[in-house]
Amino acid sequence: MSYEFKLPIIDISAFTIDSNSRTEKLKIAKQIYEACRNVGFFYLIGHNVPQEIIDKVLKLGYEFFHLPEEEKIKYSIANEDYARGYQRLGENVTRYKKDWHEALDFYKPIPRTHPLVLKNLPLRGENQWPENPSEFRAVFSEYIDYMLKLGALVMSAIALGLGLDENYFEKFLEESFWVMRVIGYPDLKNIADKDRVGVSCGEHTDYGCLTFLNQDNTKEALQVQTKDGNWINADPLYGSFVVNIGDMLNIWTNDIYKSTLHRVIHKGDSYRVSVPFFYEPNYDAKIEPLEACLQIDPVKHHEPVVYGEHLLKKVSTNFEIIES
Ligand SMILES: N=C(N)NCCCC[C@H](N)C(=O)O
Ligand SMILES: O=C(O)CCC(=O)C(=O)O
Ligand SMILES: [Fe+2]
Repeated sequence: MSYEFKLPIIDISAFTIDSNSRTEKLKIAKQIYEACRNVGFFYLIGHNVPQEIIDKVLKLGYEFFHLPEEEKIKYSIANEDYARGYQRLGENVTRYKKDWHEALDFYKPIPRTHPLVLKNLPLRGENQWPENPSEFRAVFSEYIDYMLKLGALVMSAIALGLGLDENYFEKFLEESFWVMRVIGYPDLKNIADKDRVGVSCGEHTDYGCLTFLNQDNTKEALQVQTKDGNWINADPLYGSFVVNIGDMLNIWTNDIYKSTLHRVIHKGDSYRVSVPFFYEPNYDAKIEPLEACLQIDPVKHHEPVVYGEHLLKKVSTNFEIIES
């Protein structure tokens, strides 16, 4: 092939240093705007999350997945809310096909006493933290704090890029109903139950605002669909996060930004680990096309949605029973 498409690399450091000028910030915001319009995916560098902790979470994920099965299923999603916890290989489903991965999922904790609208809704609950490896909880908790700050920062750049005030999205995000998945992918060579398995993770768009993917050094696993319908690899670039936008930014921008289809097909020999962090709106945030975007195209392409309702609809199909 004569032409190889590469995802853009964006350096966000102008936003992490207070003294930086507005001109500098606007330049970065414009790059993000272009990336979100064109492909909806980019590499983020200059993000200030220490490399040591980025590496550590992947290592801890790897160690957890290599524990004996009986240790892992202690944290089964069935113990809690069918969302938080451990899912065996093939337990997660995309478009009626089993995904060939295992995972530990975490959400913003919503204790049963939380006054929020989540009353009686399925996604309330506490996270199930593994006791082994022993540092798991401490390291990941610190990681989550970093990612929440980074999410807010990138959303302020997104706001600027859309011609809005830097703080515009804050009110939708202050109680971010974040999700973090720690995912383990064996290779696809020894699949049991072949008929009902799709790929490592079937094609989908993400559900919320921004996804920050921390992936190990496995190449040719994550693939992204470009506008012309081709699939390109989003291979790891050490020191960066692969960032993509989700359905809520698609709605806010009235389709100026697309939530891009992506999938994982891991054919290599290694055991791949990735940790996507989903920076999402508040559970009860109402999302609708922005005035600023309706000035460009006055035709509304989306009805308002409550983020949590959208999420629930999606999550409930992720564990759909497959007819035998
Ligand atoms: N929170 C997010 N975006 N999770 C993405 C999971 C994608 C796979 C899932 N089985 C699906 O069907 O979407
Ligand atoms: O593992 C990956 O590279 C991506 C996973 C993903 O797309 C997701 O969990 O939403
Ligand atoms: Fe995804």
